[in-house]
Amino acid sequence: MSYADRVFVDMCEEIINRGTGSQGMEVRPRWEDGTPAHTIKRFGVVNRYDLSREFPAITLRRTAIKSCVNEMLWIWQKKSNNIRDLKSSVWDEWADEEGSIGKAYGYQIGKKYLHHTDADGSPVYMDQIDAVLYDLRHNPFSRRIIVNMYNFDDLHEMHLYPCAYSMTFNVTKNPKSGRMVLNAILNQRSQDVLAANNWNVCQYAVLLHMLAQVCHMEAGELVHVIADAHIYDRHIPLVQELISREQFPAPKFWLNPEIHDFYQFTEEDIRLDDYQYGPQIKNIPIAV
Ligand SMILES: Nc1nc(=O)c2c([nH]1)NC[C@@H]1CN(c3ccc(C(=O)N[C@@H](CCC(=O)O)C(=O)O)cc3)CN21
Ligand SMILES: O=c1ccn([C@H]2C[C@H](O)[C@@H](COP(=O)(O)O)O2)c(=O)[nH]1
Repeated sequence: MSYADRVFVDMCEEIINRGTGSQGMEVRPRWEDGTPAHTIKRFGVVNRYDLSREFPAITLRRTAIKSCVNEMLWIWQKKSNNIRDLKSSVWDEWADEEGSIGKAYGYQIGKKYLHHTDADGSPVYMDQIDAVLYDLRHNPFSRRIIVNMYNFDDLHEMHLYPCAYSMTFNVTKNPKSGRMVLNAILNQRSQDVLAANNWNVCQYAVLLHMLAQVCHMEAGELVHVIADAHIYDRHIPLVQELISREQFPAPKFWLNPEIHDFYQFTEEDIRLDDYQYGPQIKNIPIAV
């Protein structure tokens, strides 16, 4: 059975059985009909996935792997904040007439900063992902390999504050093979468990696999730290039915081994083989 299913079911049971509700409190998100979208939540959920063992896709229902990888590459590789560069329509509600979601996600990844000064004294400017690639190759045992999209200076110009907002990369050495292992912590301040938990987990698992491959490392652990892990009121019956379903073994993960440049990956370079899953829940309502 897929390990990710077990983690997902345990987390949902924990939220439903031991979580606290927002009823009676002022909340920001709304359902399409204007009613407040209340939640039940657990604070401080930590889930660990060992990518060297299996790919963390749930099998209870299908995670739209190509769409979620396309969104991840939109942020991390295209560094775009415009939905015209995105294939799915998941961000449509948060975009303006020009298609922009404001200074969020991709905009922050693409912003350059002074990374270091060359031997001849000239300044080297890089954006956050190029700095990760540089540090993983030049100084893999650094404890300073971090990407952070939660930029306070620009928050007021983001249409939605970043939810999955930082990645901390950390390299260990595999004592058996002697190879370098790339691990990461994904920090998330807010998680819509039904709509986006496995969507986010699969995105960042793929990102870790891609970075490991182009830096000649093995993919290790992805640790997902979620501050506010919530289930929206209208999702509760859907989640209850979902977690009662049959579980299947995890799919096999394939990443095109020919790609050695992070900027060359597309969603066609990843595949989940033998992915067995339960029926899709159609038209999950999304709180805006
Ligand atoms: N309330 C809320 N939940 C979210 O998950 C969320 C937001 N808002 N705002 C911004 C983004 C948009 N995200 C989304 C929005 C919709 C889906 C969604 O509808 N997923 C479908 C599959 C979509 C597809 O096949 O492309 C699903 O069945 O999970 C996923 C992520 C994640 N984020
Ligand atoms: O990648 C994402 C993006 C968004 N979400 C969810 C988490 C919340 O339900 C909403 C954002 O509302 P806030 O009031 O700003 O927390 O979007 C997600 O789970 N994953």
